[in-house]
Formats: sequence, structure tokens, C-alpha cells
Amino acid sequence: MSGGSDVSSPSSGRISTSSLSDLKDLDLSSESGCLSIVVLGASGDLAKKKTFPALFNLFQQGFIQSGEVHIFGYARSDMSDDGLRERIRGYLKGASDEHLSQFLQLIKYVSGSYDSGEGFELLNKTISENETSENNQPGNSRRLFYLALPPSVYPSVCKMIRSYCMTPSSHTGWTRVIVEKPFGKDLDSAEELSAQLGELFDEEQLYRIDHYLGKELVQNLLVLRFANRFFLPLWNRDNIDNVQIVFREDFGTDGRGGYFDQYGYVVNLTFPRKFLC
Ligand SMILES: NC(=O)C1=CN([C@@H]2O[C@H](COP(=O)(O)OP(=O)(O)OC[C@H]3O[C@@H](n4cnc5c(N)ncnc54)[C@H](OP(=O)(O)O)[C@@H]3O)[C@@H](O)[C@H]2O)C=CC1
Ligand SMILES: O=C1O[C@H](COP(=O)(O)O)[C@@H](O)[C@H](O)[C@H]1O
Repeated sequence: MSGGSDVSSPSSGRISTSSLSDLKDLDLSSESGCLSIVVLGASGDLAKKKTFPALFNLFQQGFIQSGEVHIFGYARSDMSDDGLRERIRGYLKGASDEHLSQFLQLIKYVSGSYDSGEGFELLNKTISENETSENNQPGNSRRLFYLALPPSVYPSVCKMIRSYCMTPSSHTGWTRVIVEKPFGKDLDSAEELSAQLGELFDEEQLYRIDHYLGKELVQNLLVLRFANRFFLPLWNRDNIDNVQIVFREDFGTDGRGGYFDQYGYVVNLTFPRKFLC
């Protein structure tokens, strides 16, 4: 969804014409009314470096409109709305101060744990209050939960969402959950996690993201193999046990100890033989 050159001001409520033409084939019938985007793990590294900047890009392109979209950060850390806004401000580039402030004002913060009803009740109350605020069509709500969290807490967080934070059944709209990689640490744990989430949500409500699979280096593997006469006959499951791709970083854990303590620091994508053709 790349923006066109005629990106409009978000406050004008218009979307650039080239962005609209990218969307013309989509069924947008359920895409009206209030949209609440909830970033769980909002205090963390992924949230500040990738998630909020990505939302800001959408805002700059007119896809996130003041009055129709509300953004909520949720995590255990004790922080005010302004505390979260200041934490992410430095990562949002390429905008005037006024534009930046308009975006930051869309963001609210709710603090709570990942496995107790209290925090999620408060989150639901905060979302609901914004859904019924003056600009929104009553009875229509879309709720998107983005898990910028270690996978160890996905099951409990998803249970809490299911129990306390779903779009009310009396409303039209939807509830969706996005989970970031790693989706478990091997095939068994990935299957177990899938089963746990599958008990709570339909498959079409679940979105799994691994941004490493979109990296050029990984995408180029296909070209390297299939467009190369030497590799084509040799690179297959008979000759290769597994493919490992390692991304090295030249900076430290940077406050991500809680996550890395459980999952390790080396970013290593492994595709075992059973996945090779
Ligand atoms: N960093 C990045 O750029 C990217 C990260 N990812 C993935 O996103 C996920 C989160 O990564 P990242 O943001 O870097 O990690 P962080 O260590 O920054 O964790 C995110 C937040 O989760 C909470 N948290 C951390 N450890 C635990 C724990 N053991 N139990 C419960 N809550 C915890 C903390 O919030 P609080 O204490 O306030 O509740 C923390 O701010 C990981 O699965 C990672 O692989 C994916 C793409 C990019
Ligand atoms: O998933 C992760 O991604 C981030 C960001 O990587 P980038 O190369 O796309 O900027 C990385 O810092 C982190 O260690 C890893 O868990």
C-alpha cells in the first residue's frame, strides 16, 4: 500500500487517489465505523521501532483518520499517555511537529498484566468509551490487537482478549489478532500454540507476521535456486538437511532482556528438510 505523491493531510480526511486505486479490488463493506488498534507490549522495542512508526506511516498516507481510529498501548509498565507518546516520539520521522502531535494525540495507554482480568477489563472499558464518542457510528466497531510481546504470553493474552475485549456481538465489525514471530521455537511448540489460539479465534481472525521472511536476502533465495542451472538440480531435500539464515546485529539487547532471556539472542531462521522440496 504505497502512498501516492498527492498524499493529503490526515486532518482533511482524504486519501490520496493512487492509494485508493490500490484498494479498489478489496471488499470494504465491513470497513466502516470506529477502528481501535491495540498494541500489546507497547512499552517494548518492537512497538517503538516498528509498530508505532508503521502506524504513523499509515496516518501520514491518510489511512488512519482522526476521529475514526483510536490507538491504545497496553503493557505492564507504569506509564501515562504522555509517557508512551514521549517514548515513541523520537522514532517517528519525516513530519512537522503539528502533524506528529496530531498522531500522538490518537494514542492512549492502559497499564495491566497479561494474565489477569483487571487490566483487560480496563482496556475494554477504555476502548468502548472511545467507540461511543461523538464522531463514531453507533453499533459499529473494529478491534485489532497487535501482540508486540514474547510468544510465552500469547496464550494468556489471547484468552484475556477473548474473555474481555471482543467487539460486542451486538455490533457489526470484527475482532482480529496479529502475532509477531517467533511463533513457538520449533514445530511442536508452533503446533501447540496454533492449537491454543485456534480454540479462541477463527483462522480468519488470526494474522501471523514474520518480517524476516520479507527480507530481500530471504526472498532472493528463490531466485538464486530456481534461476540458476547449477543449483536447481542440487538444492533439494535429498541433498540439503536444513537451511539456516542468521541475521547478526551490531547493537546490544537494548532493554530486551525479558524477551531474549527466554528465546536467546541469535536471530536464526531454520527450515528443516521436511519443508524443503
Ligand atoms: N524488536 C523488534 O524490532 C522486533 C521484534 N519482534 C518480535 O516481537 C516480540 C517482542 O519483541 P521486543 O519488543 O523486541 O521485546 P521486548 O523485550 O522489548 O518486549 C516487549 C514488551 O513485552 C513485555 N515483556 C518482556 N519480556 C516479558 C516476559 N518475559 N513476560 C511478559 N512480558 C514481557 C515488556 O513490557 P512490560 O514489562 O511493560 O509489560 C516489554 O516492553 C518478540 O517475539 C520479537 O521476536 C519482531 C519483529 C521486530
Ligand atoms: O525480529 C527482530 O527484528 C528486529 C529488527 O530487525 P530489522 O533488521 O528488520 O531492523 C531485531 O532488532 C530483533 O533483534 C529481532 O528480534
